[in-house]
Amino acid sequence: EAPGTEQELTDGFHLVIDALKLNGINTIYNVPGIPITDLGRMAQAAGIRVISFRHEQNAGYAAGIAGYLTKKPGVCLTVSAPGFLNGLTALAHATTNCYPMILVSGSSEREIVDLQQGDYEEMDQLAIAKPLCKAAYRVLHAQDIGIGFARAIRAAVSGRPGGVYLDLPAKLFGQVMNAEAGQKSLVKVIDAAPAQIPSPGSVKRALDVLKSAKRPLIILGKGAAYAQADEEIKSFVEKSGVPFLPMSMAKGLLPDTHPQCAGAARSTVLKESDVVMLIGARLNWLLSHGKGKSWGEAPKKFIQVDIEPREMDSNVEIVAPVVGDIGSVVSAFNQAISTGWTAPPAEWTKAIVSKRDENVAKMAPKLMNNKSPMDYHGALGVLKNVIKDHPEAILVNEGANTLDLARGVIDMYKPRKRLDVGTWGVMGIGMGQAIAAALETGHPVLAVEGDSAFGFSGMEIETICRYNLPICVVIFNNDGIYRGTDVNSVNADPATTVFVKGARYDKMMEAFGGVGVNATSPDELKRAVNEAMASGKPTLINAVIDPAAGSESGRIGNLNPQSVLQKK
Ligand SMILES: Cc1ncc(Cn2c(C)c(CCOP(=O)(O)OP(=O)(O)O)sc2=O)c(N)n1
Ligand SMILES: Nc1ncnc2c1ncn2[C@@H]1O[C@H](COP(=O)(O)OP(=O)(O)O)[C@@H](O)[C@H]1O
Ligand SMILES: [Mg+2]
Repeated sequence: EAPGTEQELTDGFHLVIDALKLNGINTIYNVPGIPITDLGRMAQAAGIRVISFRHEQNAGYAAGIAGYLTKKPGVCLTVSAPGFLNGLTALAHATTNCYPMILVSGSSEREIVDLQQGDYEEMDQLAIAKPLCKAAYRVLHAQDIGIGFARAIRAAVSGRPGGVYLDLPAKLFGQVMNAEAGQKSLVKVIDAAPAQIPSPGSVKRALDVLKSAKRPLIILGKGAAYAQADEEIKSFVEKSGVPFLPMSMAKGLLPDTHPQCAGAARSTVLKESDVVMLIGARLNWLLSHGKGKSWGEAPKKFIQVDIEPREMDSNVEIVAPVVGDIGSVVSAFNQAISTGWTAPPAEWTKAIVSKRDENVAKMAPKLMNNKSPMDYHGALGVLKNVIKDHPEAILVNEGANTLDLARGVIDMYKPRKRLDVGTWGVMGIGMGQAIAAALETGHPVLAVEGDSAFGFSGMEIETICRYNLPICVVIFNNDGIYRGTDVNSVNADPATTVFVKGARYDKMMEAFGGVGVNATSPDELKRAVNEAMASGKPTLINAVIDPAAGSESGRIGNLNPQSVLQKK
């Protein structure tokens, strides 16, 4: 430097903010605290939206679903140790569900952690995070912040998306360096999620197997929804003429009312199909691992389209693996079937349509019953129409009966509009996902929550009111987990699965300035939800459901362990 001229400096705080902005990341989901409170303030001052939650798990679920909706990594920022651990559940969940997310946590200095000298909130966070996420990095020097964020971004969105942990020891933020050198150290990631083109041979092999089928089925998974190749997927399904079954978060890629949709004939098509093409769906527990009674006795051939080669043969033999990104694969499929394709036999497609219509007709009267207190179907009949009238609205859904019954009753019409518990079946995603969905899309959100499920993230209704988000929470209040009728005959304690009888969750919302409504009939529910959709005001509707209406564990009661010994 020429003598007397002050060199311009930058520091870790500013380099982190510059790295995020350089890579188009404009929202941070966080809970403030040492050592990242000032980072949040400075990021907000630099034009990044910094959303502060009441618990890091909800900030993490928000970041994960933000990644799923935008294909850019959602960023969750937490304090050390306990804050990091609270965010870790969401990071593991994002990794399991293939959502691109980065958990950025402050941490203690290496020299103290490695000697276990008992620092404030001391924990070896990097070591703990590694087994639970797709990749994990630590940055010790300010000049490495650019590379650190570039690696985290690329790891989160390339290949099979997932969760990445980025560990920032407190002293990093205060490190200063020459400003020009600092800017040069930043990296704008080029082509973070490169197209993965399938081999022409794998495309041909897959279509030959599909063409040979007498009773073909396409199963669309949330990987297909994530790919944002909506037009390509719709034209492939329609040109092929093959019936399709959407997994819960793939609903709406084609409307559930589409003539080829086999959703309402799920058990028939799983049993009777002879060739199954999986597109961005795993043959895991949600599809009974591709074997057993739900798949029938007849031999089946599986085709699988997935960006992750190791997913093939995970549960059953895949006779036609197609490794690639769904956008590239499906456009290759579309080119190949543009000539010389024969639609599947009419007897198969007709059989599905009649089975579907039969099941829809059976369900219809249940959705009309106006009894009070409501049962699940009476309440869901109202919400089915709300989504039909507001196809832009995003539906968040969790619970047991509240989840399982809503999945089958509420039709979706557009892609990425149903955000639920995902692969694990985790409770607690509700408010975090609702907040991110509202912020990232600007669309209204309808969160349909079991009363137990709501309890995991319920404190965030204050966050919803604070940011004045267009979120309408409908709590299916049946006084408990699965039901509200269990009795403890041994002592004065309530049964383990019941809650306060007649709780009024709507009063909680009023405490924060939101709109609270107690709905005891479908008509009252309909009026309240439509008002919320029209007003866009934060609203919580306590929908009173008959405590006897539910069944244990909803649709997955069979997963409960049994013993030959009688329950004492
Ligand atoms: C984190 C976590 N804890 C506990 C569970 C177990 N669980 C729990 C506690 C559920 C709540 C069901 O009660 P609900 O009130 O949300 O819904 P319904 O009463 O309508 O069935 S569903 C379910 O699988 C879980 N899946 N995830
Ligand atoms: N862009 C993409 N292209 C191809 N496969 C993808 C893409 N994104 C995610 N995937 C894959 O999609 C699959 C999603 O499966 P899963 O989460 O089981 O869906 P669902 O629960 O809806 O059946 C994962 O195996 C993942 O590797
Ligand atoms: Mg309940």
